[in-house]
Parts: sequence; C-alpha cells; structure tokens
Amino acid sequence: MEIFDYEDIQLIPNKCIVRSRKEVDTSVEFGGRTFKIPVVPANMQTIIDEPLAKWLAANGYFYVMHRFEPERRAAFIKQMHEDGLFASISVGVKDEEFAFIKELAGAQLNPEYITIDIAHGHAQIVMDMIQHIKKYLPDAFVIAGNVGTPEGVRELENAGADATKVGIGPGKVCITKIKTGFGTGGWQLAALRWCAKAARKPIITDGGIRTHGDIAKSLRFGATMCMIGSLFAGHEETPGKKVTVDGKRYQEYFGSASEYQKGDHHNVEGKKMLIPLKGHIADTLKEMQEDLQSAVSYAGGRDLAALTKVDYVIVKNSIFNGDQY
Ligand SMILES: NC(=O)C1=CN([C@@H]2O[C@H](COP(=O)(O)OP(=O)(O)OC[C@H]3O[C@@H](n4cnc5c(N)ncnc54)[C@H](OP(=O)(O)O)[C@@H]3O)[C@@H](O)[C@H]2O)C=CC1
Ligand SMILES: Nc1nc2c(ncn2[C@@H]2O[C@H](COP(=O)(O)O)[C@@H](O)[C@H]2O)c(=O)[nH]1
Repeated sequence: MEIFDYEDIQLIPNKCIVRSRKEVDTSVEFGGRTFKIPVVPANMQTIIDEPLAKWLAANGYFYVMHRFEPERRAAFIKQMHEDGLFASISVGVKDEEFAFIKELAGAQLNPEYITIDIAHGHAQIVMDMIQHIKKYLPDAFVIAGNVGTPEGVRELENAGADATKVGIGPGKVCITKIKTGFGTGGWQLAALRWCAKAARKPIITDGGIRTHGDIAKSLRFGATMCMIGSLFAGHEETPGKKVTVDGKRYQEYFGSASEYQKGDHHNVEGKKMLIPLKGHIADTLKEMQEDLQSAVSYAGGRDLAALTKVDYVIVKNSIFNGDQY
C-alpha cells in the first residue's frame, strides 16, 4: 500500500468548464437529505452544542450532536422535531446506551441520524449496537465508527451500518498514536483510500483535516463527508470556553478522551489546546464552500463528482515550501 497524508498530495487541474465558480454545486446527499457542503463539525463538547446544532440544521448543514450530556438527548430530539428540524444524536455502547435506544422507541422518538461514537469501533459491541438500533429504531440512518481498516468498514456495513466513520488517531487533540502506537495518524488520507476501496456505503473521514483543500483531497480519496474538529474550534458560536491570554482571545479545544472530558485520568487519549478566536462559523462555512467551488472548477467539473476522479501527484511534505497561510 502507498502511504501518504494530506500534505503529501497535490491534485492536478483539468480544463475549466464553468464561467464562474458560483456555478459550481457543492451539495451532497447523505442519509436522504441534501446538505450545502460535505462537511460536519466534530461531535465533541467544545465543537457543538444544541444552539449550534439547531442553526446548522436550519441552514442546510449536516450536524452530529455529541453524547456527553446523555440525559438531554431525548428532549433534544423532541425539540428539533417540534421546530421541523432533523435530529442527529450520538450514542456509546455501554449497557445504559442500549436501554436508551429502547426508551426512545417506547417514547416514539425517532432521530433521523444516530452515530455510534467510540474510539475503537471495529468491535462486536458496536455491531450489536447497530443491530439493536435497527431493531428498535429501524428508520434511523446509522453511522458507526471509528475504524481504520477495510475489514472494519466491511464488518460494520455487514452488521447494518448505513455509513462508517474512518480515522483512528489523526485528530489535532489526539494522543492515541503516542500513548498506544496505533492508528491512522500521519497517513489518514491513505487509510481513507484503503477503506473506501472496500466500502459499499458512504464513508465519513474523521480527523486530520487542517486546510480547506484537504476537504477536496478527502473527496478524491473516497469520502462522502468530512468530520472536522480543530478548523471549527475558536468560533464565537462553538461552545469551548473562551479565555484571554496576554490580551489575546482564545477558545479551549479538548479531546473527548481527554481528562477534561472524562473528569479523571484513566485511559486518557486526548489533550487540550487553545485556538485563537477567528470570528463567526457562518463565515468559515461560506469560505469552505467557496474554496470547494474553486476546487471543483480546477477539477474541470460542475459538482463534487468531478473531484472523485482527478489525477494527483505525491509531493511528500514539500508543498508548503516554507510558506504560511
Ligand atoms: N477517533 C479517534 O481516534 C478517537 C476518538 N476518541 C473519542 O473519545 C470519546 C470516548 O471514546 P471511548 O473511550 O471509546 O468511549 P467509551 O468510554 O464509551 O468507551 C467505549 C467502550 O469500549 C471499551 N473499549 C475497549 N477497548 C477500547 C479502546 N481501545 N478504546 C476505547 N474503548 C475501548 C470501553 O471500555 P473501557 O473504558 O473499560 O476500556 C468502553 O466500554 C469518543 O467520543 C471517541 O470518538 C477517543 C480516542 C480515539
Ligand atoms: N484520539 C483521540 N481522538 C479524538 C479525541 N477527541 C476527538 N477525537 C477525534 O478527533 C476528531 C477531530 O479531529 P481534527 O483533526 O479535525 O481536530 C474527532 O472527530 C474525533 O474523531 C480524543 O480525545 N482522542
């Protein structure tokens, strides 16, 4: 297998067929709905909260609510549905999560999307949870992960997952690779390609995206959707705590397996960092869309399909060449 990551790849342009980048359609169909761009903020407590989830759903973006305030999830689903919006929640795999799915079914609360969110998703318990959800909430679109191998993707798909999430340890606040020696950190893009070749259903690539160009590269190598944490951290609307250091404003961004999330120091595989505040998330989403429109025009197309077949070269860490954005 050829090993590379985002920085190692440059996509090769084709003849432009649009008169303006504004003609380019960046929308994506995912789980029966169409979203403006193939991007979803990470389901982490410093990245998404209920007000932001509502805003994203109401404005044509996909979202996945985190699972770290488990007692709020039923009311959240109810409220989203009362407001005419889709509900997209996360669950874990502990016993109480199996009971929670039964409770939702009993209360006739049917979230449109359920993400099974655990660190090592290639596990029998995850397949059990997929089947449990399909039994009690058969209309839910089930996203399962995270995995980092084609076997992982296939097994979760065969268990009934409607989409899989790929990425073990490439995240900005991840320390899995340091603490355990395992993962796709440093070769997430190649791992995505490896997994996508085996997939029969959509893949969400998760972690490691550092620039807007990395979204186009993810689509080239098989992703339908990109889950992003660090690029969304540091906005007025993201919920991480805002702090001032030496007169500069920052926002906390911490891992879901960090001691800040867990409240203790067992099996810690995440850290905390401060991200400079950078304005409103609507502006970043708009810029992502414009950059993606531009990428599609370089690919020689009018929609995201054009990105899936472009040629590329492997430049091995040389593209920034000392340049900074
Ligand atoms: N994408 C990534 O690379 C990673 C993401 N995370 C994020 O951190 C959050 C917490 O994840 P997680 O700890 O899985 O959630 P949970 O605390 O819900 O743990 C999941 C369950 O799987 C068991 N388990 C067995 N082996 C592992 C393993 N290697 N890693 C994790 N659990 C294992 C756990 O038991 P026990 O705790 O007793 O072992 C627990 O019962 C999630 O939001 C996840 O997405 C965390 C690490 C990596
Ligand atoms: N290994 C860990 N991975 C984590 C943790 N918390 C979240 N994550 C993963 O990172 C991505 C976001 O990555 P980014 O590069 O865009 O910042 C997120 O969606 C999770 O999959 C953690 O504590 N440890």
